[in-house]
Amino acid sequence: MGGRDRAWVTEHFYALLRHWESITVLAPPTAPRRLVLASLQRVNGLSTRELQGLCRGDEERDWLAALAAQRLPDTPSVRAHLPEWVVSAVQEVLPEGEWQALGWALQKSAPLDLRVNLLKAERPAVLAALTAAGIAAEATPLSPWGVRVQGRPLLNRLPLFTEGWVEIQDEGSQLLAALVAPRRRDMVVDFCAGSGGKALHLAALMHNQGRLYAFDVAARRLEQLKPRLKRSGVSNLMPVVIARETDDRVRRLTGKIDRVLVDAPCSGMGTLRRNPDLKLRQTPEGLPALLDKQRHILEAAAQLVKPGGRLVYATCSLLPAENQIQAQEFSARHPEFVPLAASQVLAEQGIIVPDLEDPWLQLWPQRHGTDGFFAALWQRQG
Ligand SMILES: C[S@@+](CC[C@H](N)C(=O)[O-])C[C@H]1O[C@@H](n2cnc3c(N)ncnc32)[C@H](O)[C@@H]1O
Repeated sequence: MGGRDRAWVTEHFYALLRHWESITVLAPPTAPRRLVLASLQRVNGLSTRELQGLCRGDEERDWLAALAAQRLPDTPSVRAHLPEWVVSAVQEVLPEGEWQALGWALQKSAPLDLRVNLLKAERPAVLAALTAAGIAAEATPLSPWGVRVQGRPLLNRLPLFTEGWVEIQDEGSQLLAALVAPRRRDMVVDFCAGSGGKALHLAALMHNQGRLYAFDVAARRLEQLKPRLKRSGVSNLMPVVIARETDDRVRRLTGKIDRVLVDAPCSGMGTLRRNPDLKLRQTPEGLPALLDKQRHILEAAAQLVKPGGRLVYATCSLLPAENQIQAQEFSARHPEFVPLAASQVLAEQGIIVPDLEDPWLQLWPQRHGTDGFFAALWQRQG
């Protein structure tokens, strides 16, 4: 297949995943041909006549013809295009009925957001360079470092990108570094740095001074950080592969760190706009093991924070078990960590996020137009 055909298949396959809860009412998951036919008819609006040629045999043709008239059950899961267990979980934290707007917002594809790398450029210069390249873009409404690009232009050959003026990063994710708010000479740990999206941002906010350790158990992910590091001009960041959260390389820093970010491994339910397959990969049965892992990582990371220092726990999940409950349980175990109000920390930097419920930062696609994110922050007392 050529690029255009591949793009067509990807788009339609994603559409099927996004509407999985309704399409699997019409065709069983064990019948992939029928799933695709049902999706092309119900989601993409192809007529029965257009699809007849794709049918194999009379039985399939008859089934498809009958499908057009079949009504879907009016369940929350079908209405929101979310698994039943996810709808139940978000209902615990959303006002009456908002789960449906959430489901619809998660159906849309995410906008293409860039973060301006302040080590190399300012936002007006980036906007001007994009305009000069014929690409429509505007400043993001919440993040002071964000640029929202219209459409899906190929950016990775533009000097703007190769010279490290920008990184691709969702606006919501950009706000997490503002919660960490590292100062120039701080010692900072990004405990779950992955390929470094947030670590690069922290380094820029530190003006390349102080020291930033980027930990992760996945060497492959930290490896992906290297070309980004090179482009960005960041020189205060040290990637460190750790074997586990209690690794000696972690323990050596006990009580020495000013700012610790835990961008925890999570269900990723806030990123369904980009990864609709997560609806199928994540199950309620898999959740307890994930919660355990988050708890252990948070405990180990908290040990590093020095008195007066700050701890930030973040996920890209929407499930209260991974978010509010995890944070409340940590506060109960650790009275020496005092919760800080995210809205206040953001306001001090001129960032106003509407509809926050203190003390958390909870970003919702239907309210904020970002991926779903959660963050809690604490200051360690002496
Ligand atoms: C949500 S991702 C981090 C994304 C990254 N911060 C970014 O902005 O691109 C979570 C990361 O946690 C890492 N991880 C999983 N278990 C870990 C552990 N025990 N200690 C440290 N990192 C861990 C995973 O490898 C993964 O890269």
